Amino acid sequence: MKNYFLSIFSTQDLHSKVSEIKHKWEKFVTNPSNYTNLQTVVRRQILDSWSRCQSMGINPEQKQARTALTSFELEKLLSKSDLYLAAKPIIDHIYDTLIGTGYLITLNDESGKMIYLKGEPDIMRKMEKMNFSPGMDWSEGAAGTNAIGTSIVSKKPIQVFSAEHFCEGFHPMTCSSSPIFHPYTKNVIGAIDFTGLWPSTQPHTLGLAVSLAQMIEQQLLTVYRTKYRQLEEYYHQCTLKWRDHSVLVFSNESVLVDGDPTLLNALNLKKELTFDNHLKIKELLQNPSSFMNKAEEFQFSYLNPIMINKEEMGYIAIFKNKSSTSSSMLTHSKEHHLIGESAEIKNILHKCQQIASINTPILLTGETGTGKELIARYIHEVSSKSDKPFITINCGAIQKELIGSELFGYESGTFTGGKKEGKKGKFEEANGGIIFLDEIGEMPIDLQVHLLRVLQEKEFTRLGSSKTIKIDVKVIAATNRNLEAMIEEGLFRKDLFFRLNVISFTVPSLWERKEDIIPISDYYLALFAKKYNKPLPFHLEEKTKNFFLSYKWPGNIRELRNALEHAVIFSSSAEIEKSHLPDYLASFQTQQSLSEVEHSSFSITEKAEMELIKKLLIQSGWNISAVSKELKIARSTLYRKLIKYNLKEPRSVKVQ
Ligand SMILES: Nc1ncnc2c1ncn2[C@@H]1O[C@H](COP(=O)(O)OP(=O)(O)OP(=O)(O)O)[C@@H](O)[C@H]1O
Repeated sequence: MKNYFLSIFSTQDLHSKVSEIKHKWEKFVTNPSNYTNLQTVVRRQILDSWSRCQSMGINPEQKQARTALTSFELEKLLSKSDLYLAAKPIIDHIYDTLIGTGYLITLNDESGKMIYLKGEPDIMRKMEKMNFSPGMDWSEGAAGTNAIGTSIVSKKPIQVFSAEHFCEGFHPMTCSSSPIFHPYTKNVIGAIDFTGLWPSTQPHTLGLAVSLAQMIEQQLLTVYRTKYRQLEEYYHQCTLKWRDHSVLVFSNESVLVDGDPTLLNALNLKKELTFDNHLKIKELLQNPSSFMNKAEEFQFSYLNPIMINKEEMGYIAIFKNKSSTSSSMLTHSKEHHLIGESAEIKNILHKCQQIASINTPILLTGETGTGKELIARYIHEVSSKSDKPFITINCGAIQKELIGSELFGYESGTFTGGKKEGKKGKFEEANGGIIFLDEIGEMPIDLQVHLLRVLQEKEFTRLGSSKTIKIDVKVIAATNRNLEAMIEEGLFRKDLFFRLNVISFTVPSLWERKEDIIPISDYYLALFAKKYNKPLPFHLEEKTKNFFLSYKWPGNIRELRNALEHAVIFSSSAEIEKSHLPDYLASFQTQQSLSEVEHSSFSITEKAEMELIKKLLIQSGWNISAVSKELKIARSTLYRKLIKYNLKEPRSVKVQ
C-alpha cells in the first residue's frame, strides 16, 4: 500500500532525489498546464497544492515568509491561547530527545501563523534567512506549499521535501507537519511541525509529528473539560438569575456549551459539542443581530463575555421570549397585575401613589423576584407620565464598548455597520417619561460615571454629534445588592448612590408578607390555566397551602410563579398537590420557624394584640408616637410590647 503522506522513504541518495524533484517543479512553474503530465510522477497532495498556489498568484521565486504578527500581538495571542498552553510543555519535553538531529519544532495556529519555535540556536540561525521564526505566516496562501500550511488546508499530515515547496526560497528545507484537531469540534485548530535542512531528512519524523499532535489533543481535552464544566455551572446560575429569559453559553473558541432547549431549536442548534454548531456560533459572534433574527419568537437582548477568575472563558447570549408572560408584561404591564393583600405591599403602593408624579429619583431595593420592576411599572401607571415611555436598562448587561451608543445613541454615519439614520439612545427614548435602571448594583464601577454624568447634567449629546439634547426623565433604579456595603468595598460610586437614593423603598421578601402567598398563587393558577388551555378551577390542596406558608421562597414571587406554572402543566386534577411542584420543592421538608414556635405560646388575646400593633406600625411607617397615641398607651409600654412580640422594623420603607 502506498503512503502518500511521505516524500522520502529512505535517506539514501538524497541528492539525486532533490534534483529529480527540482526538475518536476521547474516543469510546473514554467508551464502549469503540465499538471496532467506530472500527475504520475508528483504526489497528488503536492501537485494539488502547487495548483492552488499558482491560482492564488503566489510567486515561485519568493524567498522568505511574511510577518503576520508583531511581537506584541504574538504575546497577546499566547496569553490566551489554550493550544499554546497545552502544547508548550509537551514540545519542551520532547525537545531534549531531538538535540543533535538538526530539527526545529514549531507550533502554529489554525491560520498557519507560527506561534512557538523550539530548537538549537545554530539551526535557527540557518533558517533565519527564510524568516522561519514565530509571528511569521506559514499558511499556504502566504508561503506556498509547505508542510505547515498544506497540512492545515488538507487536514492531513504531510512531509514536504526540498523543491516540493512551491517557493524557491524554501527549497533548502524539509518539513513534516500534522494538523491538530479540536477534541470536541474536530475542527483544525493548529499544526505541529518538524523542520530542518533537507540533508537531515528522516522518513520517521512525520510519524513523530502525528503522535505529538495526538498528545496535544489529549491534553487539550483535559483543559476543555475543565473549562466547559465551569461554563456549564455558569449557565445554570444564569438560568436561575435570568428566569424570564433564554440563555445560550458558548466557549471563547465558539463551542456551544449549553442553552435553553426551545431557543436552540429555534436557532437550529444542537446541544452537542459539534463542528456544525461551531460554524453557526462563529457566525453568531461575527454578526450577532443577523444570526439572532433567525429565531423569530425570541428577541436578542445582548452578548457579553464571560469572565471566570478574571479570565475570559466564553460568551453569554441573552434573549427575551417575545411570547412569554414576562416579556409581555414588559410591554403590556396592564395585563399583569400586581397582587398584594398584605399591609406591607399596600403601604408601599400607597407611598408610590404619593410620590409617582414628583420628579425625584426613586431607589427600589429588595431581594430578587420581589417585584421591584412591577412596582416601578406601577409608579409609571399611576404617575402623570403614564402616557409617556417607560424604558428599561439592565445596567449589568451593557457592554463596555457599547455603553455610549446604548445610553446616548449615535448620529448617522458615526459607525460602519451602524444604522444609516442614526439611533436614539435609551435616555432619548425615555425623554418625558420614566427610565428604569434595573440591576444598578451590577453595573461595573468604570461604567457608572456615564450614568452619573447624565443624571447630574440632565443633558447629553449623541455620539458623532455636537448638538446637546436636554432630558426630562424620572429615574427609578432597582437592586438586590447592598449598595452601601458595595460603596465600602469600592464597587459602587458614592456620588451615584446619593444621586439615586433620594426616595428609597425596600420591597419586603415574600416570607415577610405571607398574606400575599395565597392570593398571588390563586392569580397565577388562573393565569396559567388559561395559558395552557386547561380550563380546570385550579386551587391549592390544604397541605400545599401549609407548605407554601412555611417555605422561605428565596426566589420570592418569581420562584412561586415558576412553581405554579410547573404545577399547572403537570397536574391533571384541579387540586394542586405538593407532588405537582418542581422536584426540589416536592421533596423539600420544612421546619416550623423559631418565631412560629415562640408565637404559639401566646394566648388568643395576645396574638390579636400583636397583629393589631403590627398592622398599625406598618400603616404608620413605624411611627412609634402615632401608634402609641392610637392605642392610647405610653411609648415605653409600646416598646416593651415590641420586645415581647419580637416585632422589629423590617428593612423598611424609607423616604428621605
Ligand atoms: N405582587 C405581585 N403580584 C403578581 N406577580 C408579581 C408580583 N410581584 C412580582 N411578580 C412577578 O414576579 C416576577 C418577578 O418580578 P420582578 O421582575 O418585578 O422582580 P424584581 O424584584 O425586579 O427581580 P430582580 O431583582 O431579580 O430583577 C415577575 O414575573 C412578576 O410579574
